[in-house]
Amino acid sequence: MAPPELILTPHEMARADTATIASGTPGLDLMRRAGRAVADAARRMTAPGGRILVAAGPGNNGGDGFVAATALAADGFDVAVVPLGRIDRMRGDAAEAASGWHGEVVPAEEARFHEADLVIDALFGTGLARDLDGAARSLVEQIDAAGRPVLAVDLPSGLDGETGDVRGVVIKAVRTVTFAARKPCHLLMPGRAYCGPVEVADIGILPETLSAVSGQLFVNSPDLWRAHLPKPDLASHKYDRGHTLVASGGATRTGAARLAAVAALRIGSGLVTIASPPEALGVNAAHLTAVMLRGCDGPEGLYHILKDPRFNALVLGPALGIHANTRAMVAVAVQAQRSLVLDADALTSFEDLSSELHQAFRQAPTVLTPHEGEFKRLFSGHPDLLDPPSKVERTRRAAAYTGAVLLLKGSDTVIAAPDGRAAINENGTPYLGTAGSGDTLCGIIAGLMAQGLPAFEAACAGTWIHAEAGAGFGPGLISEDLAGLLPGVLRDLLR
Ligand SMILES: NC(=O)C1=CN([C@@H]2O[C@H](COP(=O)(O)OP(=O)(O)OC[C@H]3O[C@@H](n4cnc5c(N)ncnc54)[C@H](OP(=O)(O)O)[C@@H]3O)[C@@H](O)[C@H]2O)[C@@H](O)CC1
Ligand SMILES: Nc1ncnc2c1ncn2[C@@H]1O[C@H](COP(=O)(O)OP(=O)(O)O)[C@@H](O)[C@H]1O
Ligand SMILES: [K+]
Repeated sequence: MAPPELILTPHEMARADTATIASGTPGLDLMRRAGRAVADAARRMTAPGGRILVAAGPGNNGGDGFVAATALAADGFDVAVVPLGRIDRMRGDAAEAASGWHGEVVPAEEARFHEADLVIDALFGTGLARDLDGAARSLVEQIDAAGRPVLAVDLPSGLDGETGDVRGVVIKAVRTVTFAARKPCHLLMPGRAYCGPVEVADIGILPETLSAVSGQLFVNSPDLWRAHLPKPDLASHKYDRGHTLVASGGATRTGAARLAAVAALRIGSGLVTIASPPEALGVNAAHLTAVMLRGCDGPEGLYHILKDPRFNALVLGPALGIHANTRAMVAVAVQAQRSLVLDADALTSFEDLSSELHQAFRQAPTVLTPHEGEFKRLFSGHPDLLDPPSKVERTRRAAAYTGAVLLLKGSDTVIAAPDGRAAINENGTPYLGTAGSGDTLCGIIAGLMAQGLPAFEAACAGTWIHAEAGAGFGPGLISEDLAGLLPGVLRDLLR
């Protein structure tokens, strides 16, 4: 099994770089490998002899560009370098790389990017320190306006490597070659949308060096959690596979709970029961077959049901209503120390009361699944949780604050555990943005926890499986389809 793919921040990457140099690999060697990897990609993107313009910045990203330019010119391409600033002011390895370039140099104001077959963007990489303005901004705008294919070196210039935010302006690339590991900006929005496919080139930084500097941020893929996936053995029976309880809303708000319940059953929870308010029993009963049904009158009803220890995982929130009763049900669930997924109304009911959630979930595995709007409402009084520009950092802080696994939904869902582990999901599809999709996600995660997955692994696996199901279906997806798509995804995973 492959190890989980690490994502390194620019700061961590710089430490890996320094450690590699300290253990005997000259920085210039790293730069040469980086530049050659860029040249290899450029060669695949350009017809022989094609015109390639390399926009080279003042730092090491520019140095990579000079190495690539030199390699491509030697291969017979028609290459020119467009420097940002004076080449004779470059320093260190970048200056060394630039000194190897004896070809055409074109000042920015004379560069005809629209005539290029390929533009290589080697302006700024992980060292971008502030918003682009002045000559840097003009050059980025000039390249973008030309509309020619751009190959980005490390990352599209103008992206903040850590947050994926745009620092003033950014170049839109059709492909990106990065080095040693992907950076957060390659997966987080909006950055991801500017990168095109991202290729990771091995430039000789050892995996153990990457692990040593890693802040435990991963790409969410099966490599991260496949080993935890349950597989029933010959002797197992349904109670070995857990019993998930899903709380339903009132008579006109029951669909969300059923979406979650059916998903929990499909993902493998041995039994699933809907806890329904008395007035909604009829409508729930009319729609349920394999999912069981119990009357449950608010917090007291929940307390009585949870006296049965076999209910080992619980979903609270979808369509439950935003009020004190919902908060009381959360309190009952926390007290009962069951695996818990809280979404939607169970989160919004704590608007302005989030200090009640401080360390509230330390005792039992809990996953909170807000989208950005719910996250902002939930933590409105906590600038320390809301202000960090990095989605990864915000999610991590909220996880540490609540003691729960935090799953911050979106096209770039981030999952973080209170211990700092975090993952970014990338296999989703915009078609998942459909009513009830989040309810289904809750059911999948609870169903995995019912089968014994730890909260972080359940949240990561649930997110990936939910996204894989949606992406495999594509246009026309509605939430009712998702549960039925789970067996196919599971079959592939368990093969
Ligand atoms: N890590 C590795 O393992 C390896 C990394 N490699 C490569 O190194 C790259 C990182 O290089 P880097 O650190 O020199 O930073 P880089 O992105 O070139 O930018 C710094 C320059 O830009 C300037 N500058 C910054 N912001 C600006 C602004 N808004 N507007 C204008 N100027 C601005 C800044 O100037 P200053 O802030 O000092 O005034 C400085 O001159 C990395 O992305 C990868 O491509 C490979 O060679 C192989 C191994
Ligand atoms: N553009 C997108 N790309 C990938 N996933 C998406 C996108 N938009 C929404 N999703 C996913 O769809 C789900 C929507 O959940 P949510 O907003 O809670 O929906 P609902 O409240 O209708 O159930 C989340 O898992 C989210 O990550
Ligand atoms: K770049």
